This record gives sequence, C-alpha cells and structure tokens, in this order.
Amino acid sequence: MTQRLTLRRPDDWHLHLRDGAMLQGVLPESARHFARAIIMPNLVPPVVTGAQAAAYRDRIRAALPEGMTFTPLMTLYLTEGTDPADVAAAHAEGIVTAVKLYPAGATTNSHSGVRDIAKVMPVLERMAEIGLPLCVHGEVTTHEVDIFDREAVFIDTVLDPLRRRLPELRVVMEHITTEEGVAYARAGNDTLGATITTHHLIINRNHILAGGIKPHYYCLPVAKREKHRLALRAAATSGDPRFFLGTDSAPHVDALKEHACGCAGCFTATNTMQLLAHVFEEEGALDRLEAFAALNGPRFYGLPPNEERITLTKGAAAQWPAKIFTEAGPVTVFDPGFPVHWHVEA
Ligand SMILES: NC(=O)N[C@@H](CC(=O)O)C(=O)O
Ligand SMILES: [Zn+2]
Ligand SMILES: [Zn+2]
Repeated sequence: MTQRLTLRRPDDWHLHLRDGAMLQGVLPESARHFARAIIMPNLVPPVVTGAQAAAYRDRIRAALPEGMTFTPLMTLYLTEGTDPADVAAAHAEGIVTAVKLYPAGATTNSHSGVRDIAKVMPVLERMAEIGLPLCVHGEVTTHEVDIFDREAVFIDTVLDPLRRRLPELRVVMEHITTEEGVAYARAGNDTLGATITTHHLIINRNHILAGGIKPHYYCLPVAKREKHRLALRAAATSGDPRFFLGTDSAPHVDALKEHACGCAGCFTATNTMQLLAHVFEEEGALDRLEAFAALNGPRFYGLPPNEERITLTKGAAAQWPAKIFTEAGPVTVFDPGFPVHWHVEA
C-alpha cells in the first residue's frame, strides 16, 4: 500500500543561504519544497541595516531559477550599534520580518554580535512596541561554561531576565537542542516560540563523536545527549503551536567542514521534508507534520499559511544527491545514516 500525505506547502523559519556562488547553488534546494524562509543575516560583513537587507533580498530574488517561487523573509543582524529608527523603518517598509540576536562569538560569523544586552535595550524596546520578533541564538559564549551546557545557562542568565524585563517582546528561541529549551518554551505565553531543526531530531552527540569524528554532523548548538533528542521529538510532534520548523540548513563547502578547525552547520535543505516524514511516522504523528512545518510558524509570525500543497509518498528507498556541487565548491547533504522511504512528489 502506498502511503500518501498531502499538506500545505511548508516554510523554513531559520535558513542560511549565504551569498554569491553559494547562494546560487543552494537556493533551489530550499525553493523546491519551501514557500518562504526566514533568512539569516550572518554574512561577511553581516546584514545590519534595512538598506543592506533590501539589497540582500534582491540578490536572493535574482538568484531564484526561472519557474520557482520562493519568498525570502529578511532579518537584521543586531549589533551594539544598531539604530532603533532604522529597524523600525525597515519593519514599516516591509523589508524585515525579524531581528537576529547572536551573542558575540557564539557561532559562524558572530564577531559583530552582542556582548552586553543592556546596550541593545533601546532597539529591543522599540521592537516590542512595534511587534517585531527577535530571533535568538541561545548560547552563552563564556569559555568557563561547557559547550553542552551553553543553551541551558543562556536561558537562565540571559533569556529569562530579558523576557521578564520586556514581556511584550516577541521572541523565537532558535534551534533549541535541550529538554531545558523545550520546557522553557512550553512554559511561555504566546509571545514565545521555538524552532527545531531537522538534524536535532535525528542525531545525538554520539553520532558526532563515537566511532570516528563526523564533521558533517557538527553544528551549533552542538547535538546533545539522547534524552534531549527525545524531548525535541516529543515537542516537534506534539502539535503545540509554539514549536515550528527552522531547518538551520547551513551550507559550508566540504573543504571547510573536513578541516582541522571545521565549520559548524548541517546542510538539510535538500532532504528535510523526506526526513521529517520519516521522523513523524516513527513517532506516530504524521497527522501533526503539517502543524510543525506549515501552520505553527506562520501563526507565530502573523502571516497566512501557504495555499499551495505538497504531497509526500512512501515507496522505494529515497535518493537524493550526496553533495550539491555549487560554484563555491561541493556541499555535503545531511546523511541520516538510515534508509528513508518518503518522497516529495514533483
Ligand atoms: N548552525 C550552525 O552550526 N551554523 C550556522 C550558524 C548558526 O545558526 O548558529 C552557520 O551560519 O553556519
Ligand atoms: Zn544559530
Ligand atoms: Zn542558523
């Protein structure tokens, strides 16, 4: 019996597209299945002003192949020099959908990020007033804090105090990886949302480290213990509207992943929907995949869900390319390490 599942076309609420040749190479991988995506601003140099976001949006539109439809929802990279008036103007003009907070030094290209939250309070206060969401990379960067504890410590020492000080601010906890992250999101009101990636539903830290180091499984926040993966699976498949898909698909060329100091990021744009169907089927929750991938995100962002539909079918073992060959170099597609039988109909 072939199983078929039709859902609203999904969106990706956390995506890295990069720029130039890499953008050109990876954009079709997202646009094939996803209607819209929140585009991360951590370019070199970062997307800091409304004018830079509009120019980057235009480069993404120009890179889209003929016949594909895809709407980039732009973000601004919050710095200690960000001007509240520029943010408000970019929001009023419909250029930006969110602002991104990177603690300085937390992840790829985050040197211009925020060291002291007090310095960005005027921007955050303005965002709370106008209802512009803040997307947060939730890890402390203190060297004394173990890398596996950085998300939980961030929630207690930065996120919770910020939300108490500014309860009206809409916040998305990006790419949560821990049961503490799940619990904090669940306890929040409707100003709080959380994205969950594809790969954190599939791998735990053993997949990265046991039996040889697997650079293509290394991302930030780093995958945690199995109990955390199980908590993420329960949250994603629960139907709870606070949890939605943000793939965090983050392409780096193989030469920089398979390296003595390898870059963080898993590339899942190509096979996320097939992998999610597999995961949701394993959890007996195929009927909740649409909520996670196509309904909860638009609801949080106050946007209508997509009217188009996609159909997933289960059959022979799925095939996708092992690598995407961009003009910037090859990018390895996330390999779950088990056969997947779900396909997205063309
Ligand atoms: N997730 C990652 O491992 N990497 C992202 C940055 C990020 O989302 O933190 C990247 O830009 O490469
Ligand atoms: Zn991040
Ligand atoms: Zn990211």
